[in-house]
Amino acid sequence: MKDLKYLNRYLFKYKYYLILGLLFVAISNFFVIIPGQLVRNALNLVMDNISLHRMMAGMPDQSAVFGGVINSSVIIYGVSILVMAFLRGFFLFMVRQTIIAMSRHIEFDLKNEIYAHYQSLPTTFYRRNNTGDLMARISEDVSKVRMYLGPAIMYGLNMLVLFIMLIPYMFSINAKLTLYALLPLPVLSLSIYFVNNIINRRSERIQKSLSDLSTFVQEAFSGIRVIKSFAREEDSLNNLKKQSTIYRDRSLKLTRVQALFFPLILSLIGLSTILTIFVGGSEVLKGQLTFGNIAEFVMYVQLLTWPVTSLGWITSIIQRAAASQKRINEFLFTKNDILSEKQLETPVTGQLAFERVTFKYEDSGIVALKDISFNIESGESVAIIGGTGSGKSTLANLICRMFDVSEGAIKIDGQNIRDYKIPYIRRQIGYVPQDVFLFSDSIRNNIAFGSDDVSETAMLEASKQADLHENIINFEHGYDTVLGERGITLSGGQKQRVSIARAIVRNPKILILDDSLSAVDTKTENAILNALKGVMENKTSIIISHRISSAKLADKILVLNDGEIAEAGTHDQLMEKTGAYFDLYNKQLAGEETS
Ligand SMILES: Nc1ncnc2c1ncn2[C@@H]1O[C@H](COP(=O)(O)OP(=O)(O)OP(=O)(O)O)[C@@H](O)[C@H]1O
Repeated sequence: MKDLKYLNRYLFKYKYYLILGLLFVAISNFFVIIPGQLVRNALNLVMDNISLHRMMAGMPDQSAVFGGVINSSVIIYGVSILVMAFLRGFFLFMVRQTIIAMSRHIEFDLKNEIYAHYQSLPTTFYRRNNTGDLMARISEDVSKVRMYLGPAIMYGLNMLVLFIMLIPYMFSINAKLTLYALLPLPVLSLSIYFVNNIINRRSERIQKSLSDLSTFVQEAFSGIRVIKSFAREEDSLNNLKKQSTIYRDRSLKLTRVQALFFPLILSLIGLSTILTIFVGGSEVLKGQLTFGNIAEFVMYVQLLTWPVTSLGWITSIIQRAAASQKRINEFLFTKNDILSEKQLETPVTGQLAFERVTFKYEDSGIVALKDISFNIESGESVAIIGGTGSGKSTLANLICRMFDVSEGAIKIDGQNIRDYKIPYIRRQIGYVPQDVFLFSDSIRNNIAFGSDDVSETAMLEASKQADLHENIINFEHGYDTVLGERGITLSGGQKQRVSIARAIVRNPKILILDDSLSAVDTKTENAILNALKGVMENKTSIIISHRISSAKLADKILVLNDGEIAEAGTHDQLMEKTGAYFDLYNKQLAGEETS
């Protein structure tokens, strides 16, 4: 339960909604208690008049006198009850407008808070937790918490206020009758709690099989071409039947418990009513109560039934909300360990230095970079060549501060990158990652993504520099072409070039191309690199690649091998050395000639 304390700050923020809600709850309950008294009075009046009427039997004015009195009084009582019902309805509306509205505001704030926190967390967090889990906490868990903030608080307050207003009053009329009338209610509450817990458990299992079922169907449709080409339709149908059978059986089990729900409530309410009439009747005979009191009590028992029923329901909502908030808190309390103490925002030229940098992935224990040192002057271009797993992408990620070095330091313009404000330093870098990610949006917006204000000219210029423009103007909708699920799919090479254009449009001081031309042939690669030459002129550029062809144009080449710098120098120097670079060059050249 202590996990829910986290939400108190929000309850405090929206305290006026809560206070007003409480006031409306009290007023609405007032209008529901008073009609009970009106019914008692009306009934007592009628009963008294009937007795008098009988006593006056045989007198001439008997009917005229009593008929008129009873009619007009009953009409007044009837109209008053109707007006109160209307007022109660209005205040119930106001209760929802305050408390349920408050829960929606908090839900909105909480979702934003979680999303903002997610975004602040380092990439290691995303590796440790799967996307489904992240999504579940921001959607399902927040919804369960909202059930506590809205309906549970609303019904809880209602129950509390009604109890405070009604039960002492009932006792003041007749303690014995009150005790008997209330006797079955705790049983009702407990039974609802248990039945509700069973319902929740079963509903969750149904949810799980429903999500299995939809994942299965979704996958089958995505892989429909494979299913058809392997003629596995029947097998796929059988699998669906298996999943559907589980879903059906679970649903039937739930229906069985749900069917128990209302008979249980109705029989316990019935029991309360019978007890009230029975005990109330004997009290009337003793002269302790009037008939009106019995009617009044029957009404009060009915009034108390729903709040008492809701007690069991509220308890299980609160338990589920606490479990959800615990899961949310786990993520909210996850600290970001990539921070900047000095928060520097001093202008940089892009001069970059690695000083004895070692990096170990804590999860796997793999030491991806070992004691690496090199220096890149601003405006210089450096190619980093190396086989798979040699640590190239790790190096790029360290420059972007996706991780922090384990030992040594990375400096930009002589200042440790840890000292710069993180968003500031990332804005100085144009990073083209190895796995291109494009959003389901227009090509224009995908290119302009990394920058706040991108003019059309700048966007077009970047697209031309990435050798993309010619491709795009041939599309029917040009730069407005939408990509992604409901849009078109670009080829691997086109995607990489959109990603390059996105990085250069922000005119960064440091440009990092992480194997960004692997999906284009060597000819296109050369064309793009030549086009990029102008862009790279006044920028520090790092071109990471498997291919020598990408490296030739660079001012300097670093050959990485198993996390260490095996060789460093210009193309000519490295060729003269006849070492690893020379071997790689000859191997790739031979490969190109044979292909
Ligand atoms: N997030 C990670 N967690 C643990 N180990 C990792 C992680 N990312 C990379 N590694 C390991 O670090 C080493 C260097 O990986 P890196 O991705 O930097 O190589 P690379 O040179 O870019 O390879 P490639 O050219 O195939 O992309 C590899 O052994 C890899 O398995």
